[in-house]
Amino acid sequence: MSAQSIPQTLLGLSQEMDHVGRQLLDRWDPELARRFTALSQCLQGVAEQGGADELLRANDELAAQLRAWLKRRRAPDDILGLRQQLSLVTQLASMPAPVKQTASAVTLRQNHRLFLWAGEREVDHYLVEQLACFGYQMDVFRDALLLQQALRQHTPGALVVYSDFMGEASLFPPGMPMPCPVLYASPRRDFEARLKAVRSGGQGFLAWPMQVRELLDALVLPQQQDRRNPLRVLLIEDMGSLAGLYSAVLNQHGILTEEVTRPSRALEAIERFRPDLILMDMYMPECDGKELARIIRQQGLMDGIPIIFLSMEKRQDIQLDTLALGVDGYLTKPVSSDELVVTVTTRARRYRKLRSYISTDSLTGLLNHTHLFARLEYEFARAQRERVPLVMVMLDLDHFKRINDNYGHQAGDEVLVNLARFLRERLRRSDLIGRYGGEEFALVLPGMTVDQAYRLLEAIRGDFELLDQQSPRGRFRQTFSAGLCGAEGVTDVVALVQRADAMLYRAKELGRNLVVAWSADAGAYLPPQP
Ligand SMILES: Nc1nc2c(ncn2[C@@H]2O[C@H](COP(=O)(O)OP(=O)(O)OP(=O)(O)O)[C@@H](O)[C@H]2O)c(=O)[nH]1
Repeated sequence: MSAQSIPQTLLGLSQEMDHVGRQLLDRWDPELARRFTALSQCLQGVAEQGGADELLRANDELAAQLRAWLKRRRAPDDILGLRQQLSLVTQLASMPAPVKQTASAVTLRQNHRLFLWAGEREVDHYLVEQLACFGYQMDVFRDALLLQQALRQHTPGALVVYSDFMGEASLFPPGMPMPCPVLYASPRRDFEARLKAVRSGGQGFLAWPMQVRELLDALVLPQQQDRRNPLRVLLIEDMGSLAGLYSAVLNQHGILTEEVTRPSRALEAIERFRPDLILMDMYMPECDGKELARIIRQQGLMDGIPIIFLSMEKRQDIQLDTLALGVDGYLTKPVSSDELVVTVTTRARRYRKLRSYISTDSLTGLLNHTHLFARLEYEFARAQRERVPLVMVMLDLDHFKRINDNYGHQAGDEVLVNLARFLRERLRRSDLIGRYGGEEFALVLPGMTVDQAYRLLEAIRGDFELLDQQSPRGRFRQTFSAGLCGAEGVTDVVALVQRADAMLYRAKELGRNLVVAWSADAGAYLPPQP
């Protein structure tokens, strides 16, 4: 048997076992049990060739249970146990062992290099410069062979392809794998051009000439958002090995998981882990999935969080009954890796998006005042408990009123969006960034000392100052001032915010475009020396 056909054979055998096994669970019949045992022995042989150790162990256990029941010549008393073991075996046989995360996938996460196919078109230097301010390097290509070669040697964060969709020759030889997302940029905006872009595998469509803001927005594809802030899935499955298998598959696709094997632990895990989706076994010994789903919905825990059931149950009436409980979907075991990942990712992303409308500011996409404060309380308490540093920053645009007056309110809005994006690019995932109100922003930097935060804010301030802001009435530059305060020795968040705010006020008094830090030693503001 060729190495490639082993997974297919395992899959075929497991489907047959699943079919016979279900009949056995409905009606105990020694003849069927013998057929089932023969299939299981066959599976054992194939799994040995394929080196599928976990499957071998699970199948061995299943075969032992069956032999014992066949000896006793009566139906097994532990139907749930048999169901679970069968479910584990068929699941293991239909999911290839997950591959470890490769180094190249990790590199892609921080990838700020972009390739642009511009053909004969002029590319505005200004675009390249402004992208550099946001930390992106753009390589422009005009020769198709050079582009193909570069794509074989490097993995950019994205490839932007200029096209007018007028039947130009394909840039790439047929079948050439594309290592990164492709975005199209075109002077056309019509339906036909958009359709051609979609059919060519484009993940985004931009106007040509490109605007910095539009391009930056398009670069944050759902996959990239997931990499910045991975989706979180809570697995409630009483069979630890099965939960481990689903976890490994999801982790391989960059999804964070937490496993709970006892339903009674589920509520605490939801509160703590804040998942974007719950994947739950239908049959569990303590309480079944339907009961647990009811408890979660009744408690209003994370309202509307998607719950997906995993079960061997194929009967449509039972599935419909379950969906009527407000459960969002049903995956029938054994589930393939692709089905699991696609189902989980699409639903979790949609839930996250809806939730973000509630917790974020609509203009900048940053945390709104209420949610920033709630998260600050949590981070402050954690920092005190674990005795780790934390810094609070208040940040305000300088003379912003003049921008509105001179360039218009819309240009002012653009500045707010640019600053939000700038902060997001430069801060860590664990930092909180919020719009405190109007032109004032607040940052919470857990684990950072005042000195570190000061140096970081100084660097951001210096770079933001150099960024050209665009408006129909011309280009201009904008600065900000910031005040910061460390949590050490501070009793509560109100005092922390007040001190950071007082430092911001000092920065304004001292002439603006400045960062001023609270120093506990001096009992007053004192910017640490870089
Ligand atoms: N475009 C725009 N402007 C806003 C928004 N929220 C607040 N502002 C404006 O921000 C300006 C804040 O003005 P001031 O509080 O006088 O402060 P400033 O002009 O920034 O001066 P300093 O803070 O003292 O440097 C006001 O003109 C507000 O209208 C917004 O969402 N969009």
